[in-house]
Amino acid sequence: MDLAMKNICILVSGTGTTLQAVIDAIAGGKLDARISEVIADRECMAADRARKAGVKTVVVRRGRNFQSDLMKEMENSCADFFLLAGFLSILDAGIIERFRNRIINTHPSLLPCFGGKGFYGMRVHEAVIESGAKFSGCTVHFVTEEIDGGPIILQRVLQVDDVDTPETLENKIHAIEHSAVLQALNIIISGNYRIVGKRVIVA
Ligand SMILES: Nc1nc2c(c(=O)[nH]1)N[C@@H](CN(C=O)c1ccc(C(=O)N[C@@H](CCC(=O)O)C(=O)O)cc1)CN2
Ligand SMILES: NCC(=O)N[C@@H]1O[C@H](COP(=O)([O-])[O-])[C@@H](O)[C@H]1O
Repeated sequence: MDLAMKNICILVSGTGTTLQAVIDAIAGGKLDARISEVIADRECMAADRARKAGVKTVVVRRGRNFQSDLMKEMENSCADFFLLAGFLSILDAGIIERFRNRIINTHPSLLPCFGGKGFYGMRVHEAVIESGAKFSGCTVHFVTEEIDGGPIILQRVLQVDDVDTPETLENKIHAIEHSAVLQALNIIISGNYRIVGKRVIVA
């Protein structure tokens, strides 16, 4: 049994509230891990939050060599696991294969609904409201070549009220998503799970 503290590398693109929740959980003794590095695909508030917290922060800009540059930086992070926290770049098959079953993502809907290319951030909540769906939520899943199609670790569900707007729905989902991410991180850090096809069986 590996008792060494796990290193997590967090990949970001946006405001960084999920990253902040992980930083705060570690500081509060609620997550037995360390953030070895934050990698951003652009300058963003999340990168600023990481720097403020004293976490090594690297911006890997999108361009001709983005995927190879990102692969090298992920290797350099010496991370056991990777969390995509509002990360908006699609990872290519080379990265997925190199870090198979070590990358997780949080998505702000009940996958497989309202996921895939083009479904990110407020676009997800706009689609949910437009659809008339009565429930939404968040999903934490392993990352595979299929965008938002990887094995689901856990989901949280909430009711979509008639008065909800995409903005109010985003706020409601953010409120439950951060604890969902922390629960999922605790599961993968513990190692007490197995992946069977597209199912994650938690011991
Ligand atoms: N190989 C994978 N890469 C990524 C996955 C995945 O499951 N497999 N998850 C996404 C995260 N994500 C939803 O959870 C997601 C992020 C971004 C997009 C998207 O359409 N992006 C736009 C660009 C947006 C921008 O840069 O402003 C695009 O690629 O055209 C869809 C889903 C992370 N990577
Ligand atoms: N498809 C990817 C996607 O939409 N991810 C979503 O971006 C937000 C990031 O917020 P944050 O930057 O404040 O953590 C989160 O709600 C996350 O589910």
